[in-house]
Amino acid sequence: MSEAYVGLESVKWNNGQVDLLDQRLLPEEVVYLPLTTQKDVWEAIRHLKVRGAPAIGIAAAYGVVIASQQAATTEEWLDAVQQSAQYLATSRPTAVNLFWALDRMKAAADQFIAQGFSLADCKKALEQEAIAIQQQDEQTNRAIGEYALSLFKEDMGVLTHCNAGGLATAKYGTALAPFYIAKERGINLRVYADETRPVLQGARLTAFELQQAGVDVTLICDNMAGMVMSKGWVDAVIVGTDRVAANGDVANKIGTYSVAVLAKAHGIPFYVACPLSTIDLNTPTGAEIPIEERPDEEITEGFGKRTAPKGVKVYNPAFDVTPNEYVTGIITEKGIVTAPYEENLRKLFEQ
Ligand SMILES: CSC[C@H]1O[C@H](OP(=O)(O)O)[C@H](O)[C@@H]1O
Repeated sequence: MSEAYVGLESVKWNNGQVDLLDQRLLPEEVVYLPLTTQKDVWEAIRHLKVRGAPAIGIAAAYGVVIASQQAATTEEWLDAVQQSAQYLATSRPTAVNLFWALDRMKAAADQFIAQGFSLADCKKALEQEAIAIQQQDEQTNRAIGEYALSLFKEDMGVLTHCNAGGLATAKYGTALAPFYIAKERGINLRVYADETRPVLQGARLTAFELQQAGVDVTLICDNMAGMVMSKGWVDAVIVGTDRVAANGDVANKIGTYSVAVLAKAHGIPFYVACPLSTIDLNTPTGAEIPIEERPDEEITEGFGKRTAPKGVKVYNPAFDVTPNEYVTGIITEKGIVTAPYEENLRKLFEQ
């Protein structure tokens, strides 16, 4: 069967600029915005025009290319790379792929200079580095999908939270990748997608992606996950993540922790799907993961109208941390990691 993934490309490199799918407008409108400055990229990440850990890293990598392509000397070029990486790193704090991609771009630039590249060759090579980050993410996600699919069987019900699909990555996604591969192989899975308040990535993006691919998807409100599990409709949970700490604690979209606790209460396996670029061995535990807090209006005016009294106090953390004891396995492009996570995650990087 042909590829099941028919989704839209979230980040397109177009001859020195990024054509970016504005995910705030989905599923009603498909609009690509031209990003021609590092500021355009910063704002696109900050305001969730592009979102999802790998997609954020890819966009930021191209932002460094854009910011440095006008340099007149190699010294100016290297300075522009370093300055833009520092600037773009301030766009959002939680997804480690942002920092992973920026660090990779800076290291590549240092290497090109050390190898004596001409200015033109430096610029070309850095562009190729950003393109490689995007292309490698696509291959990585396919591998994650294969490992994840090995955990699922015909007619299983699988619940997911937020959007860890093609729109959050270069293609296929992480948590959603197995659903596309299952579809290609004629394996029927029933997906339950949490709408994922307040920004509704599940309703607007996951349901949209999976429906487009002909995957059996049922949209539920976040507060319905427990009931759906109690009915025996869910055989497994799979989610993406923005940062896995060295001990296996998982930062992901707000509401993930609640889903993990419910899954444990119902004896349902809880899987986290991510590339190695989302595993941060430099962050010891989930307690050290910075949790982004976002504007009140995402909650009080998220549906285009005021849904709360003016001036009411609001708390709007965009992520929560699921302690490793709730995580059945972490599915990566190198295989499925289980506890003890501290030891087994480190081994992953030694392979
Ligand atoms: C494959 S990473 C997807 C990850 O990113 C989402 O957060 P946001 O939409 O705020 O960027 C969410 O945590 C997803 O699990």
